[in-house]
Amino acid sequence: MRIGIGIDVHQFAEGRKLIIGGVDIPSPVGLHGHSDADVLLHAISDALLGAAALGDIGKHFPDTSPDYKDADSMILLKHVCKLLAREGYKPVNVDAMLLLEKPKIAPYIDEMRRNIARCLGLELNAVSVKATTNEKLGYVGRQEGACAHAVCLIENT
Ligand SMILES: Nc1ccn([C@@H]2O[C@H](COP(=O)(O)O)[C@@H](O)[C@H]2O)c(=O)n1
Ligand SMILES: C[C@@]1(CO)OP(=O)(O)OP(=O)(O)OC[C@H]1O
Repeated sequence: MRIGIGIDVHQFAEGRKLIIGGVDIPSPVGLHGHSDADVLLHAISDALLGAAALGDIGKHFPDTSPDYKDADSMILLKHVCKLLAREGYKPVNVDAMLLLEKPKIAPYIDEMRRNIARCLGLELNAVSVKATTNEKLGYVGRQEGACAHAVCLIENT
């Protein structure tokens, strides 16, 4: 068994969709990024890569490459799983935390968990997604951006 941690931050921007955990959430603003800026999936991708000591998502999906412009982060996460499989690893469980002032994402959490579980080949009860506001403090509290932290366990296939 090996453990990995991932953290990601994206800035809010007008004219962008708010996609978190593969769910398109109704919102007047979205997250800015080279890809679809799915902050949650990026943190999970980094945690999985970290557990296998395979570097980070910027190494595998450079934000200078047109290949990843507006990329669907679910596809990037799937690719991360393939990289792990090549090294003889598979995910065991995921726990993730979103720091997001608005909107409330509680109604979308189960859909996010289902998306992630399907992508990683896990049972639903092996995928946890939680959220907190930042109590109006800092960049999250000022609604300038969103942050996600993830921890993943992997094991040999
Ligand atoms: N963007 C968010 C933030 C929080 N939640 C849910 O609300 C609960 C209370 O949040 P506090 O920051 O006041 O502790 C939290 O435990 C989440 O269940 C949410 O859905 N979306
Ligand atoms: C996913 C990638 C690649 O499109 O771009 P972004 O969407 O900007 O995301 P980030 O978490 O800043 O870094 C990883 C990138 O290389």
